[in-house]
Amino acid sequence: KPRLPSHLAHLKPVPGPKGLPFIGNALAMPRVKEWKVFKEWSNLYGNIFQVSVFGRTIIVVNSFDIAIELTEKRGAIYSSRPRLIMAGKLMGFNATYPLMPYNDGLRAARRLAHHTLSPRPVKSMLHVPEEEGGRWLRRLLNNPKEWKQSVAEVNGAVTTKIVYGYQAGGGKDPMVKAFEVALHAFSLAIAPGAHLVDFFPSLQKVPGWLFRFGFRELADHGKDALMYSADSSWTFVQNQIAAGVARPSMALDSLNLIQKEKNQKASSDMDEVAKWTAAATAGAGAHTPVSALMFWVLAMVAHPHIQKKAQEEIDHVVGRDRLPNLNDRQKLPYIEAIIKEVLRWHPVTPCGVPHTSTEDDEYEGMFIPKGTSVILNQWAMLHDPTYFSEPEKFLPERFLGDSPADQVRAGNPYAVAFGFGRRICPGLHLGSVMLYCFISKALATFDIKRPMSAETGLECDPPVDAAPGNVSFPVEFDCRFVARDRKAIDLINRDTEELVAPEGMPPGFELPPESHSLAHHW
Ligand code: HEM
Repeated sequence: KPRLPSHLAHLKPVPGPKGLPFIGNALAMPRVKEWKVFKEWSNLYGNIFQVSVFGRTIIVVNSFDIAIELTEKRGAIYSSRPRLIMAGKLMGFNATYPLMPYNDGLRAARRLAHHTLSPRPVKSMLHVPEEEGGRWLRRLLNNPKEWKQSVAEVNGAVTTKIVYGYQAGGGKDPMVKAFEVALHAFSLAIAPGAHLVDFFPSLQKVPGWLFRFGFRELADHGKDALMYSADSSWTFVQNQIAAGVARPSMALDSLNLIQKEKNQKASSDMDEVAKWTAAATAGAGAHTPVSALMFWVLAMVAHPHIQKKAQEEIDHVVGRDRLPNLNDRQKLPYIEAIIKEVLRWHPVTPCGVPHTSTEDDEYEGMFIPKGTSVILNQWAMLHDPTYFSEPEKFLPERFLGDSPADQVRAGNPYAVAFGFGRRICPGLHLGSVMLYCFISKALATFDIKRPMSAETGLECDPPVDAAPGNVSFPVEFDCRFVARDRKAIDLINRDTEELVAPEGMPPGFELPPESHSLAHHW
């Protein structure tokens, strides 16, 4: 029980489940579908409740209004991050801004990111998702069985081009792969409750041989993978600049901005900030839209009539003689409604990315101590029946008609799914454009069909469910991307960029092996 400072002594603690001495609610904490369990707990304790795990206070927020009150209106207090030992300190992800506390380092990094990714400057980069979206169609046509791999690759191709000016190729592109490996290690490191060292930092000092299934092997691997992705991509840009062939990119924008401001402010460390800002942006941007796209594919397979309606809209507005592009976006409300519904139906980060408070605070007579982690349950907010009737159903129509759900801010998935306040996703605009480009182009040219059962040889339903993970993906499912007709095939072959060989990484860097074998806990 936290000891209250005298001027806050009148406050009540935030309600929540009773815990055991020392471990608190550790045993009761859900390991799968936390978002659903937390929503159920909110029926008992309210839309803001508190749990404690090994002495650490965690607040779970299940309503949009409270999320805005804390993270936006009180943004000066609720914009930090929890300190992570395993992913942050031992693997080195503390150098990346998504994990940074609310400090000057974070502000410097976000400033560089906004310099390229804000709605206005990013406009000059939006040909990239258009072109890579076209190349993706070619990949789907040539190799439909590898549709899953190609979704990850097209996202990696867009972000590495925008961040580093790097041209990825299909197949196992080395730069795209580098970020994939680093992110995989990161996701293993942050799995809830996976590493005791996050709760007992003194375990860092225990010799490795005492822990047979120690965390050090994974930590070392994660560090190697992170350093490899950040260093090799940064060296790529440096080499391109030195050779006078660097393409426009966020890395180049950042270096130019730093150069311009060097005379005004002493900023000798700024090149290092630019390197890590680039790596964090490429990593975060390559991963999150993949989740949304996988849920979109699942929604299309599970709801063929919605898919058909979307194709009819595209055929009617764009016709069959060209691919949809960004100029058509305003005229395709059903596609837009599908994107919103994908972000709502199963948000990319159902439990958000935790914020941390940096001062003691009071909320409606309750005490929230400094250092509290705040879980923003986006899934609960986006399944709030006040704004979304039949929230479990995939219904793009809820965003159309005379009183669309998003006529109020709490009913707009864009106001929730990209996070909150001063930590809101800096890639929001680009991410939304990526989803539009890929979704509209794929629907214009492909039918996404149910998989064939190996046993019966007949079409079967995919499982509609989510796997565990902070960035959420559907459970394993399959489908078939089948070109709609000859016209679609001709259109792809005529109107999309040719596939290219990967540009390749600078010599002298060796990609660490993948980390699947290291997924043990503790
Ligand atoms: C469908 C697409 C995307 C979704 C749903 C999404 C969602 C999110 C969310 C929920 C957060 C946490 C915000 C918070 O703490 O409240 C976040 C942070 C972040 N996102 Fe995205 N994102 C997407 C695309 C992108 C893209 C394309 C990029 C980069 C090009 C990107 C880069 C980042 C970074 C760097 C952060 C950390 C910001 C910080 O901690 O200050 N994201 N995103």
